[in-house]
Amino acid sequence: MENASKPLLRALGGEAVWPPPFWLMRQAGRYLPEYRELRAQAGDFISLCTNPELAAEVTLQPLRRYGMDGAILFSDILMLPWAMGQGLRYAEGEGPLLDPIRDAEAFARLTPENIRKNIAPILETVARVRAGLAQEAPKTALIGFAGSPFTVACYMVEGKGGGEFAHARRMAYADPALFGKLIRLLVDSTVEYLLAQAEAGAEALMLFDSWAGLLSPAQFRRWSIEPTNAIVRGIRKVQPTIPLIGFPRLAGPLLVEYAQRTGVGTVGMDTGMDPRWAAANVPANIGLQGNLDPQAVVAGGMALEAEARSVLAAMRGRPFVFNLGHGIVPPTPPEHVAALARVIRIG
Ligand SMILES: Cc1c2[nH]c(c1CCC(=O)O)Cc1[nH]c(c(CCC(=O)O)c1C)Cc1[nH]c(c(CCC(=O)O)c1C)Cc1[nH]c(c(C)c1CCC(=O)O)C2
Repeated sequence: MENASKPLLRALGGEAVWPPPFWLMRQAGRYLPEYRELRAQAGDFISLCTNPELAAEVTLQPLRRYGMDGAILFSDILMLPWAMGQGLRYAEGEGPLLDPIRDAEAFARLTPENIRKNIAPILETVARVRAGLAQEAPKTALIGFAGSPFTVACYMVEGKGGGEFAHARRMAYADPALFGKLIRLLVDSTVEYLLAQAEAGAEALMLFDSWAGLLSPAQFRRWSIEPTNAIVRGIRKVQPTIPLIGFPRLAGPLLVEYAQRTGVGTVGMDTGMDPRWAAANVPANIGLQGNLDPQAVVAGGMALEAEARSVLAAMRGRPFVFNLGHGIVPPTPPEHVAALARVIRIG
């Protein structure tokens, strides 16, 4: 089986592969000169995400330098709201800006019936990357992804990032009926979107819940754990074995409950999570992924090496995928990523 020769799929399947497989969140992006070049060619970010030829090329760029075990589809979690008709643009230096959804009228203007048509180019990117990997990097597995409903809803309600998503979190308390409708729409459309990615060639699927840690414990159970579990059940009906990774960023000790109750096979640890604590408290049948500080990669040198080694030491003996605790940041020198790859490969 192909599985047997891809270290990332073995680790996500529960095997303590050593040295561990690795990939890095935001591994394709602005820290790479070759990305900046194609990004300029494409014009804006959405045009890049919907251009299968360029998006596939950008997905493969970091692998050529560093030989990661995972390739993550080049797209964005906000392409799903975009595909259901919400106005979206990426302003230079400001991040994403959306037409906020704060009432039933704005919610009713969404057009989920158009998702299939609008995500077609993204699915074509998946197919192209998979074919590209077979040619260039036969041991690298392709990861598809989506945002988790709560995190995507944060952007949909707020209309932008950069703050604490006060409107979204308030709506979850003040109008749980409307917020719940939005979450249910996101659960259903995310199942459809992720299954389509799997069908197009994604070999593992990841859910990014980047803002889950803003929630109170009760709200975390209701708006992060429950919707994630509903997505896992929806996917499992069609894809009973595809590896699933969940990343409830800033969840703290609730990471354990998330690991026990969502049904994902692997959980991502953010930078602040103590990997030794996670190893002791997350059930042994759940894999772990993470969690080197992205700023250590910017710094490089001995500090980078020491931090990477301490993550490795804490994870030895467990099913583990080396990654960062959050995405690579643009000021990262590309040669520091190469140095990190060498440290990981020693194990
Ligand atoms: C919250 C979130 C978003 N997008 C994503 C998340 C979850 C992970 C996280 O917490 O970082 C996920 C994401 N975004 C992107 C990917 C591609 C794959 C990869 O990891 O390499 C993935 C998996 C590309 C991107 N997404 C974005 C870029 C930069 C766009 C550019 O080239 O100008 C890239 C490469 C834009 C984006 N997209 C988003 C923001 C807040 C921003 C602006 C901040 C920034 O510019 O870094 C929303």
